[in-house]
Amino acid sequence: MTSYGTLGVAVIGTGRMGADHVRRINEVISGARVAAVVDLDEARVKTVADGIDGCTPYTDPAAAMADPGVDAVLIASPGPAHEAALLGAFARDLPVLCEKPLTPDPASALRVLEAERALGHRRVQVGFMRRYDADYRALKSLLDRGTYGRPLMLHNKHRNADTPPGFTNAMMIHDSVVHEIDVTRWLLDEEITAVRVLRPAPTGNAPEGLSDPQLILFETAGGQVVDTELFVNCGFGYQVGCEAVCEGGTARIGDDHGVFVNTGGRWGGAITPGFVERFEDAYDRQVQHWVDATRRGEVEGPSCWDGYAAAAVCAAGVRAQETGERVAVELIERPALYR
Ligand SMILES: NC(=O)c1ccc[n+]([C@@H]2O[C@H](COP(=O)([O-])OP(=O)(O)OC[C@H]3O[C@@H](n4cnc5c(N)ncnc54)[C@H](O)[C@@H]3O)[C@@H](O)[C@H]2O)c1
Ligand SMILES: O[C@H]1[C@H](O)[C@@H](O)[C@H](O)[C@@H](O)[C@H]1O
Repeated sequence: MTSYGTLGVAVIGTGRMGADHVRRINEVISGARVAAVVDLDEARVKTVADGIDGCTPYTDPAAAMADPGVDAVLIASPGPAHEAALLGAFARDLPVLCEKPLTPDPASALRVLEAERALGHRRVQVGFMRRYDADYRALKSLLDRGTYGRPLMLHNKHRNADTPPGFTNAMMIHDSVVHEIDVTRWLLDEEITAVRVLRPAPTGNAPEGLSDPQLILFETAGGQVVDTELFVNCGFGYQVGCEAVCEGGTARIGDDHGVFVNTGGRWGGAITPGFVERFEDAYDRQVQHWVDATRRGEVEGPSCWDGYAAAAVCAAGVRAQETGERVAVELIERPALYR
């Protein structure tokens, strides 16, 4: 594989995440520059490109990937557009950082995985950014070292202040729980084998039709049980946490950061408003890690296998939501490229 000097990146999709990644590449991390930006919204993409030296705006991802200044692609369009962008990048053998989800369903994720296998080498890092968060890394290192013995259970919480318009029950799995699916597989180094979903009476703050909160249960191949409280209209801020219960003790991350005060007979601190603030360092480290590995001609981090496995668990999760039953996860055998 090629190694690179300053990496020329095409950012596909310049909405909330894409525009933030453009800023990150230009102002925060080193070793890369934004050579092209792409969005179906012509006015938006021109505004984003304006003021960035040597950055060309495009409305067609294929045209951007053919730009001679482009060495690598960061995909931040909505999930359903990822497959076409990934296959376009593979056609030019370009390295990719793809925002989660790899694709929204197992069939399309498998097509992407097979297309990468046909190249004979990994090209994709999937944007499961919690693997780059300092707290999650500390917890992972405790579990890997066996500091508290064998992990038996994880208790996750995932709370958002509110949901954007059009957020559905299925998106609660695909968009939100997908992060717990990835951290569960990563922290425990086990595949998830079955999913159940319990739906308590919803909060009055949820939009009509949204079953919020939900309690999601995973079983793993190693016999562990993992629960996730997902509450996406909690109203008070952004909270993500995980407690690992092991044979010899427990370890918990995700109690809010920042200044914690005791005053006037009360104690407390601020609650993080959203994922951009909570995971800012993780997004920075994720993109820096991708740029550094790519410049060395390597591909690391969450793979197409991780993206496919997450999509398979999401599909089981949506089915479990609909039926109220325990749904087994179906996976193909793990190909050698991803072992
Ligand atoms: N890792 C995280 O914590 C995190 C957080 C939020 C979103 N995301 C992911 O990032 C991606 C983008 O989410 P967002 O919140 O920025 O969405 P967004 O709606 O704010 O932005 C998406 C942009 O993509 C453009 N677009 C749509 N189809 C396109 C196509 N075919 N080619 C090029 N551009 C296209 C839209 O015009 C829009 O400007 C999604 O995959 C989402 O799941 C990840
Ligand atoms: O797309 C967002 C994003 O992935 C956040 O990290 C998550 O907390 C939200 O629930 C989800 O809607």
